[in-house]
Amino acid sequence: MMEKPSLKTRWIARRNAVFASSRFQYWAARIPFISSVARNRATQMFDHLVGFSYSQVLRASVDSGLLDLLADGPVGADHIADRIDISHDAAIRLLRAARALDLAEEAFEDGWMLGQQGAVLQADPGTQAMIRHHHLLYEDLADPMALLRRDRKEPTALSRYWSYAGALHGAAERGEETQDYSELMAASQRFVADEVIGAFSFPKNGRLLDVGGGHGEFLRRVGAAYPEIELGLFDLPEVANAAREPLGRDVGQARLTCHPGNFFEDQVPQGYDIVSLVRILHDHDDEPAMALLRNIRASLAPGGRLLLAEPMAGIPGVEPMGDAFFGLYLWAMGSGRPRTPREISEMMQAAGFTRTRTVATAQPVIASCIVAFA
Ligand SMILES: C[S@@+](CC[C@H](N)C(=O)[O-])C[C@H]1O[C@@H](n2cnc3c(N)ncnc32)[C@H](O)[C@@H]1O
Repeated sequence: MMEKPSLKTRWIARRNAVFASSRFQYWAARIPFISSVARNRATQMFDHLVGFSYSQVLRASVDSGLLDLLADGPVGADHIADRIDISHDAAIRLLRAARALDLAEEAFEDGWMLGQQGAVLQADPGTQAMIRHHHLLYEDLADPMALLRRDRKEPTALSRYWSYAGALHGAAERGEETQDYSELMAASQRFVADEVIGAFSFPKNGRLLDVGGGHGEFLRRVGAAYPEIELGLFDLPEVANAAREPLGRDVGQARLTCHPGNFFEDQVPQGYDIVSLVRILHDHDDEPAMALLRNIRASLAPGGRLLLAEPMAGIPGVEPMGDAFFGLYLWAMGSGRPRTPREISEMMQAAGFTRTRTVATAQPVIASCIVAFA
């Protein structure tokens, strides 16, 4: 055992011994005030314990079209059973499970409608796309220790998906999943863009280059919020070329430049005031991530800025999203890791940026932001 005793380690060991005692648990559940803390902790542990089952209720609700049926509600269980092709009893079981997660609500006896969470999810194709996509991670996590022991040396369901999508390194074996994957990213981009636009003021007449910008959903939204800003999109040739026409139609061809290229091989285009990097850095291990940051730094003149937005690790209140979700997701994907704002800032400074600033977002579970100054 590692020997570094301190007041803190002694306190943690003592606390853990108390928490593990069944006598303590018995009394904690019965003493006023402490009992509510104990109940919350027990519920939290239970949610961790069975979270995989909750996820599958979400998946069944999305896959079956249940949410769309409830949106037209109130509807009866027989109607639902008929439409989603399961028995009456199975429909009741699913509806009650969905009700427990606030996806469904029984407004009157056998009159089913969307619950509050259900209304949000039904209106959100991005989260629905993520729910469908997660069957790959679910497959990879069936034996988590086997996944960890393989040490990213063998393909996984997620790594195959991402390399066929060509989304990580511009893999040659790009397949038809590229389109599927681009739609997945675009569908979830709306929320990320809203977070960034709500938190950061772009220069009204500036020039913005989105590196790894996919089909341009982020630029579409920034372009709508800032009608004067000039827009550049840098992505792999298949992606940037496919984006040119539809994106130009939406934002105006005259203010758009598409730059096809590979950010590990080609120079990031110069002449922009701001470069954005949205949901890119966490996909890459430290060495390529540093190479990308250096490439961006080299493209910026003094006064230029890099705006980085992605879900990060160690954000107070949403720690599980960073390390328990993205940590395992990116492990299974075979590339990248979630980083804390401090780690990202240190990498930015090592890449030659003079200083960095974190920008608070309203929903860090969706994205956090850091600005680096050239
Ligand atoms: C995770 S997606 C993020 C897309 C977009 N920024 C978003 O948040 O929706 C990664 C993007 O980086 C692009 N990309 C991956 N490797 C690249 C490379 N080597 N050079 C240029 N673009 C690359 C992919 O084509 C894809 O559009």
